[in-house]
Amino acid sequence: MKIRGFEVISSFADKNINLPERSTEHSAGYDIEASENTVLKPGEIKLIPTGLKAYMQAGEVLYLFDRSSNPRKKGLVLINSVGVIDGDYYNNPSNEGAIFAQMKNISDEDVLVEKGERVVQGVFMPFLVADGDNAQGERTGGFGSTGK
Ligand SMILES: O=c1ccn([C@H]2C[C@H](O)[C@@H](COP(=O)(O)OP(=O)(O)OP(=O)(O)O)O2)c(=O)[nH]1
Ligand SMILES: [Mg+2]
Repeated sequence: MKIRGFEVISSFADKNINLPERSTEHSAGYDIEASENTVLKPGEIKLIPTGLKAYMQAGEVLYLFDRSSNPRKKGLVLINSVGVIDGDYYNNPSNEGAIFAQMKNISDEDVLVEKGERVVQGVFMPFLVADGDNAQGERTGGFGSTGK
């Protein structure tokens, strides 16, 4: 039975994508790798593909957090602070639920992110809804897809 987890996006099926793992017994975060080489110029913001999608239960969310080593070791930050991966993003009709890490190069040199390099960590969590909430509708994509 599937409860929550990661799968490889179909367009990356033959690209040797590693499913995320926690690096120690009590780590909260699943380390997520870049799925292709990406170069960021100084100051540049890019969506780094992971080749992954994530499924989860209703009432759950996957948060993408930066790795604490990124700013000083790589000159990179997760520029949207925390990525919110909604449960209904999975298998959405526009991009299958492809997860991206939105990174900014804060150094004054080009930064190469290599395929297989761990860029962010994903933490599954439950979330709460407010009284009177009757949200409906289905997600069709990400990155501004709701038009709001
Ligand atoms: O770092 C991120 C943040 C978001 N997403 C995907 C998954 C998420 O479910 C979707 C929408 O994210 P969010 O709601 O944060 O963005 P938005 O600008 O509000 O876009 P939308 O109108 O599509 O909700 O984009 C990522 O892949 N990486
Ligand atoms: Mg949104």
